[in-house]
Amino acid sequence: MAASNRKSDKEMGELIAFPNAAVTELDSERGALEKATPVLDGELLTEEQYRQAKARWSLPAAWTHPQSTGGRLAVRAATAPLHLGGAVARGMAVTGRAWWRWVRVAELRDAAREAGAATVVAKFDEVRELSILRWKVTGGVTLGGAVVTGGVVLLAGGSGVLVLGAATALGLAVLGRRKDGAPGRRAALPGPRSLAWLMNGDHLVTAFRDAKLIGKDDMLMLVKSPRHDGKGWALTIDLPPSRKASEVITKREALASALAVDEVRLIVERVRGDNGHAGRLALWVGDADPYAAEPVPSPLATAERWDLWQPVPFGTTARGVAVNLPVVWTSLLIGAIPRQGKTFVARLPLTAAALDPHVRLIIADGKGGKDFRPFEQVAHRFIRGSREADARRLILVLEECAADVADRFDRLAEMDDELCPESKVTPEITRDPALGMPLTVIGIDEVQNFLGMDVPLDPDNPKGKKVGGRICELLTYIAKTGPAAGYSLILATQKPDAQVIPDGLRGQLGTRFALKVMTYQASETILGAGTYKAGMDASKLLTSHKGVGLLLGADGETELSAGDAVTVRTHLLHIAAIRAACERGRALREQAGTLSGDAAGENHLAELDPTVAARLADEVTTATDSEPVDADLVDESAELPEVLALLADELGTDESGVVATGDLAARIGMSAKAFGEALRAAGVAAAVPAKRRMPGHPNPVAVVDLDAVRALIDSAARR
Ligand SMILES: Nc1ncnc2c1ncn2[C@@H]1O[C@H](COP(=O)(O)OP(=O)(O)OP(=O)(O)O)[C@@H](O)[C@H]1O
Repeated sequence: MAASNRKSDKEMGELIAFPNAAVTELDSERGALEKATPVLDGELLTEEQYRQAKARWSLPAAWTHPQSTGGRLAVRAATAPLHLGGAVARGMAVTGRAWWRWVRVAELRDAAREAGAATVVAKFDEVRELSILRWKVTGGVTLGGAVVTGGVVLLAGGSGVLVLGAATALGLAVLGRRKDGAPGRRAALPGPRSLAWLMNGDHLVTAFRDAKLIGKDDMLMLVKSPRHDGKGWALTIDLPPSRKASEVITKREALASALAVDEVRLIVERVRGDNGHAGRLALWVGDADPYAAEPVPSPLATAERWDLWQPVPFGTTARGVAVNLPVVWTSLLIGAIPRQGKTFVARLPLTAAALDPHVRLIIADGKGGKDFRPFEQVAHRFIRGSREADARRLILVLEECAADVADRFDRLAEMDDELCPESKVTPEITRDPALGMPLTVIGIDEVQNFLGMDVPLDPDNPKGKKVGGRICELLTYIAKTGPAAGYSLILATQKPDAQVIPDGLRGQLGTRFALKVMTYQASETILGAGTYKAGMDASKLLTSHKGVGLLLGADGETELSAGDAVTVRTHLLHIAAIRAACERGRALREQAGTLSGDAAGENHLAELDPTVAARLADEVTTATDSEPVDADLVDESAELPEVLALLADELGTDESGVVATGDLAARIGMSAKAFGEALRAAGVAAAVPAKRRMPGHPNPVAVVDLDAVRALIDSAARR
């Protein structure tokens, strides 16, 4: 590093303009960059040895080192014949595709389509005429080629044809030579792809430019030089003054593509606080998929007890940084497609709650299996299953809770300022059994089974309020008003859509955790409107990433960031460890005298006192009608569903008819099942018949009608 570039070693590090990072840099302990002296490698020779060595013929070092450009070229030249067949075949495919686009005047069609439906119609005649002309040119060239070949045969015989064939094959092989990355894609960053190499300044600038994150003449400023950090490479950069770090975060996928790494391995974060600014980014690229590693066991498995006022150990980031989940002052929504770890995740904070003897636990397991049974030993109220009787009992339990919330506020208002300075519960208040205001956690798994219950609340009034509707309004009231009174909700669902969880309820659940979902709309339904545009998309998680999800604090009540979700690999906590933790929790409650309700054998739920019921009726309705914290709705018509957007990029203009669902799914990196579901959700009409015999498949397989897909893409483009 040139000494003139050095600015200050007091701050995070010096700023170095890329590209000029040829000299070795070292991070000192304080983070400053210092010049290292060049390291020379050599051996002492006598005069005679030197003369002999010079006289000996040898290849230049650049050609003999296996990593060198020359070395690679030599190896490639030696193995070229082995690759020729494949290259010629690819060349034919590339040429054929290019010709087909040309003869169909694809460039004009595409431009017209981009300009809108009116232009497509206006340009129709022009496209048609040009296409006819190009077919004629094709015919002429084919005829000319045949005449030339005939001439060569007549004049030079078989050897002439051989030369002609070899020249053509060579031309095709050049066209079809495999580029780095996917076949046919321009290699943005030629050369070997070691991560250390990728993080080199020059290549990073190229990648940022290719991903259109900086202008073609812009440079990046290095704040912290690349270093191996945990299981990946990390560095900190400053963008040019005109660029924002948040823009790069939203386009992380484009950057991952330019760097040719899977986006799950690339972490892009803003550097905030005194050491950061709106244009400063910390990049980290994992050596391997960080979420595929063995899950970390939860520390709750061995914790003797827990204080729920402390955030609960929840998981780790890709870089191994611990992530804790706050439970007090907020409520949590967990959403995912089935079998991604929803139940496991929901049980983490509930186990912490079980380990705190001053916490009242209320559990409703809408699935009704054994997943939550360990909590029966400690839960004040425990409901297993989602039959009508279970849902009606849940209503009584929630009414009891809602009445308690209202009563707590009355009592908090009467307390002296020292005990209750802010009209909110404090740790002291919640731990005093005499006050009867323990932290209360209501955990409901498969909440959609309760919320969707379409049975009249009053059997004598079939057109009146439904059981699901009543549960929804009670939950909304508790989520909205309960946190200050010490109530938290933890709701998990595998159907996070607006019909099941209305915006009014979802908006009150300030902490959101989205495991793998199928579409970006589903991701937004959990994380909140606008999160997809801000670069948070749980549909990008892989189904193999069980227990991995995006955690967002949307209510600003906790330390979790509301601006950018953190991807968390949650801790693993098996049912046996949960059972043991609940046994410890029960013993602690018995000691503290806080075992209550169902766990203490007091199952009776009294009907609400009529005066309390009347007051609650008013308050619940007001809370349900008021604006949610996060009131934005997802405008589903605004953007092309993700699966169609992927197909729009993937499908060639010449592709039509039906293709095997599995084959098409593989091309866009989805499983056939998930792809089928996403197509249905996007409204793509099923092919008739739905299964057919297709080339390359011995038995009939599910098929997709590409024309139906294209019709939807085109109609969305016209909107
Ligand atoms: N943190 C984790 N790390 C690794 N694997 C996990 C983790 N959490 C859950 N899993 C695995 O994922 C599987 C599914 O978990 P879980 O039963 O919680 O899913 P679910 O989404 O609740 O499913 P369903 O919708 O069927 O109820 C479990 O068998 C478990 O092995």
